[in-house]
Amino acid sequence: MALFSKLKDKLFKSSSRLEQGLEAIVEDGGEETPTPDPIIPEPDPQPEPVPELPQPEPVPQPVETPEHMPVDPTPAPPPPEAAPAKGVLGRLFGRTEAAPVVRRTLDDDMLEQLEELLIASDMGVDTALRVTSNMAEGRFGRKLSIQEIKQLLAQEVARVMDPVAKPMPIYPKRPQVVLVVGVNGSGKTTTIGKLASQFKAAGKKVVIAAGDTFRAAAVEQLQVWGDRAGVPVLTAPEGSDPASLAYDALTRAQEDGADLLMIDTAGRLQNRTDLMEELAKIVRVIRKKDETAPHNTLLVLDATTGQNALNQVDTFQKLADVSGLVMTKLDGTAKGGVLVALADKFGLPIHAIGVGEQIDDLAPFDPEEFAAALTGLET
Ligand SMILES: Nc1nc2c(ncn2[C@@H]2O[C@H](COP(=O)(O)OP(=O)(O)OP(=O)(O)O)[C@@H](O)[C@H]2O)c(=O)[nH]1
Repeated sequence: MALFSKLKDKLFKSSSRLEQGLEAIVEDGGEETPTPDPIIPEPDPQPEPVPELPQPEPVPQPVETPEHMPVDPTPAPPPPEAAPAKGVLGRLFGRTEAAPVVRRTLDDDMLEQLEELLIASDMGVDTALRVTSNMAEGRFGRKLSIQEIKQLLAQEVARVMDPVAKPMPIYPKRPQVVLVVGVNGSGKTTTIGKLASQFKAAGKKVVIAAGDTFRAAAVEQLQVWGDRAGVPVLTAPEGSDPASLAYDALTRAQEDGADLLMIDTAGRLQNRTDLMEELAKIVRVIRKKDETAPHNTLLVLDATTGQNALNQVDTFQKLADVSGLVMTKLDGTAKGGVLVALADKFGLPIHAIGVGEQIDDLAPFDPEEFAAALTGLET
């Protein structure tokens, strides 16, 4: 997908920070070696597998996943490979052509610097320690180049992220009800607009409910996105009961034979008890019409909040039955590492990532692509 080839550019701040850090670490205490990059020596024995991630609440298995669902991942690119092996001749003659490569011996000092770098890129202490120890497993004392370090890091990041990269499941139930939660400003409205547009383009009939009835500006904004996506947005007067709007919207979606109903919600975390009651009431009321609803509860998180995103997952898991995540604003932040921490800590499916403000700037989450973009690895 064209969007993905741009991911590295879009993640420029995250990748440049990590990339520069990795370069500085290898150059600090490294020495020039005249040989070209060798293939990364495979560790022996294999690195410890990442411990089992806590699984999210079991959800009924989707029985149908249309081929071109907008949030389906693009075919995964081949896993980040070790430096391409040159043929025998290439290797023989390569020596004279290749520029000297700086390598540094992987020791305690270097590992500590790597840990600090990963923590600084918002990966969190636990995840940073786990990733670096897996990187070092079986490689202690070896001389590694910048390229090799990037490859190792990208492999470890992809390994943590692989189990959580899942498109939003699509169920045969119509309308499928998608509750969208998250703090104000996290990008809920924008994400609903982008998703609506993509589902519509995939031939789905979508209805949006503007459930944040407390803020007129939020409703207006959602209407703008609905217009852009060509999808009806159901609204209610300011201050009215969001649960009653959700009920009416589900009635309308059922009558219209809609495939999807997306319900926006308020994100006032300042008053947690109210918000919890409000979300619980929405769920209670829509279950009067469909006891299996909501089928998905998407938590939208803003990547620029860094480690705070972890607290938000904690909080929203208590407020609602979160079934998957969308991480917005990954463009232009140096805090992209938080996504690795989220995957490592919660194991919740990551359905999509927001990489800009335009309607097309929502991409399926691809772990290898993300890992390469984050580490600055050329693929
Ligand atoms: N750069 C960038 N900006 C984004 C992205 N997603 C959303 N935004 C911007 O973030 C701001 C907040 O987005 P909204 O969609 O209004 O957030 P919200 O959660 O609905 O916020 P409230 O309406 O206040 O509840 C807007 O200016 C969006 O344009 C993204 O992926 N990248």
